[in-house]
Amino acid sequence: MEVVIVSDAKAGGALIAGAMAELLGRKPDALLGVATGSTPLPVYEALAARAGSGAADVSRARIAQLDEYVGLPADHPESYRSVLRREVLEPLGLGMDAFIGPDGTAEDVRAACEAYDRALAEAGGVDLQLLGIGTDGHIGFNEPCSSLASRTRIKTLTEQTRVDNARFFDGDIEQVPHHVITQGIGTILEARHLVLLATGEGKADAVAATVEGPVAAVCPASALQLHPHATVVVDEAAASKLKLADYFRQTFAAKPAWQGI
Ligand SMILES: N[C@@H]1[C@@H](O)[C@H](O)[C@@H](COP(=O)(O)O)O[C@@H]1O
Repeated sequence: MEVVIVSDAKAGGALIAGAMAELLGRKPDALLGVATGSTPLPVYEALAARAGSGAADVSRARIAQLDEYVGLPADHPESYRSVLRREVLEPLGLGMDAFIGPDGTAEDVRAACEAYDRALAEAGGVDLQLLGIGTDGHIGFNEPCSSLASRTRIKTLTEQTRVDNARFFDGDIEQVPHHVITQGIGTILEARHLVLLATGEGKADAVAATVEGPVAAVCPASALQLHPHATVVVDEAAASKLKLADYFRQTFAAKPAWQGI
């Protein structure tokens, strides 16, 4: 696992957008797995800026969703499908034909989950999966004690995650669904490159457990330790509880630029 400590969220966004642009240069129709939440926004802004200036060609990029609320109408402004359309697809000039995601409105949720795992495989698999992290160490919506081998399935949110996400629902936790569909940890681990971005002091404990703790289902993000190409990008605040922070800084500073992340 590579840990890159950046000065702030904007620098993290620029670094990851650069990796996405480089990937799209090599593979124009790369499948980018994207996450919701506040943290990834600087990545999407930086990628859209690169596309706008002609520094990246995103015209054939494909976008895959990580997780979704169960039961919210697809056109609800806070369904993750709507969020991704607003924050990723439209700024990149991509239509819904470039998008795959699970159906959070399906009556048969289990079939919808299986269909999404199949769709990911049929699309050739995710080339680069961008991840955020919950304060409890969740990735996607894989809450603590999720199976590290899990596939896309329904999960129940913890109270903490519903409290954290209430800000997207007028601060009203009652409006935050209890159930979600999320790519499983086993599904996420099939992406060719995992990039986790975490910013702010509130993520420092989760980042320390992810990077320096044991691989343990109680911290789902620690599963990244099992992946051959995982990059954790953190700002100084999110890195503040890493014992090996200086080592990570020195390693990245000495890395040849051509290697990228
Ligand atoms: N399902 C999403 C996760 O994919 C995201 O990583 C997390 C953190 O969000 P934020 O980046 O806003 O802290 O929020 C939600 O739970």
